[in-house]
Amino acid sequence: MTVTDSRPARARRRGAEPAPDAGRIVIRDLRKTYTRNDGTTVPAIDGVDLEVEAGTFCVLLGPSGCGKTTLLRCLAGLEEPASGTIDVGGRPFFDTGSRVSLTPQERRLGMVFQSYALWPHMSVEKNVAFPMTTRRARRHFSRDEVRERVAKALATVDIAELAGQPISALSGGQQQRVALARAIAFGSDVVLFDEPLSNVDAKVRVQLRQEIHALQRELGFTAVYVTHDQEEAMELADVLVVLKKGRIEQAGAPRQLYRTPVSRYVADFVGTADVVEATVVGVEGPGLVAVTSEVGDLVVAAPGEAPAAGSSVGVVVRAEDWRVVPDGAAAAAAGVNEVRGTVRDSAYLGAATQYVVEVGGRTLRVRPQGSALLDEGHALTLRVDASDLHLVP
Ligand SMILES: Nc1ncnc2c1ncn2[C@@H]1O[C@H](COP(=O)(O)OP(=O)(O)OP(=O)(O)O)[C@@H](O)[C@H]1O
Repeated sequence: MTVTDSRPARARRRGAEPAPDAGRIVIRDLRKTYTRNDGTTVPAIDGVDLEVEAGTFCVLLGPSGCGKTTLLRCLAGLEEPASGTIDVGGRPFFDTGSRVSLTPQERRLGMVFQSYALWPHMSVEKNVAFPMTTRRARRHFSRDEVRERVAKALATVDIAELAGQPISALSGGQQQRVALARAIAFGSDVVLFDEPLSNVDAKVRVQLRQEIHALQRELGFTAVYVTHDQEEAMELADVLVVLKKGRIEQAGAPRQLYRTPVSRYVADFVGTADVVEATVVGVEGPGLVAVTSEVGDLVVAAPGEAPAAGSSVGVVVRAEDWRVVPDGAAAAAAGVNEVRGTVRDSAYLGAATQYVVEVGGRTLRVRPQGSALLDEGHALTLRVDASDLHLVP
């Protein structure tokens, strides 16, 4: 995949370098309410503040109905927010204060949506060329340039041989490649993706998402990508934004959300975690607190201010952080952060086996790396490091 300068010829002739923050997105206090048929209102976006640096891959993640698509559509100009501001690369796209609201065409964003939004009876080539042939765009792109850009974009996404085919003759995966080619041919600084891979089969999905990632890295556009698939989100995101009921619950690097979720909601949504109910006993040492919990006494890392003794907390523990203590090494009395349990179920996941272990009347998911297979009914001791445990309110 080699793509050189994707800016319109006019910009290149001017010798203008793309502004370093051309794809920077700033959203302030954005709100959007829908009114249902029965007159009730839904605050689909309820005060969102978000800054996405240029060239970043930003993923919006959350369960159905949390507002991901609405946020993306507001960015695209397909929905009119009730209030707030959207600014991209220093250009105001939307501002209730100064009554700015650019049309989708004026925003010049690339869009790759779930329903491919391609013209079914037009050829692949014509579909990819389409955004460059509108009345407004014709001022920027000569006919030769459009031809050159279409050919280059089709080659980039490996479907050059399909250029003359009608869309209706293509598979779902191929159609999504056309949508991708159309978005990059235009040379947008920002490309929006709305669950682009949910209609393609699992194998093609994995391959296409790797290609989207590589393409984004190579071309350097800012990507805003909506999904409810957490694996997809973790793989793609530089910045992961978890939404809940129209608000941002937490935003940050995937590792930050995985290791230090701010709530049970985020812990649940990012990775496989159990949240164990506990009560704080007191400070155990620098950055450590002792708790009594459903599964026994634990010492937990608490890098910030320690919660007060007696307060109820949740202890987040990841399936892969448990280690099985070899039988001979398990002392009669359990050591620090050791719990006794019984294997109730197992599932072979390929790279690891995940067990369901009953401990103190509840179950925990345990995915020890590279350990021997454990039979159902097997009694065992599990250990976890305090630094791998995390408290949530
Ligand atoms: N046109 C509409 N009219 C009324 N309510 C709507 C409309 N579009 C969305 N909503 C409501 O707004 C909320 C947010 O919807 P949105 O489609 O943004 O969620 P989402 O996170 O993208 O969900 P999904 O993953 O299912 O697509 C939901 O409660 C939804 O029912």
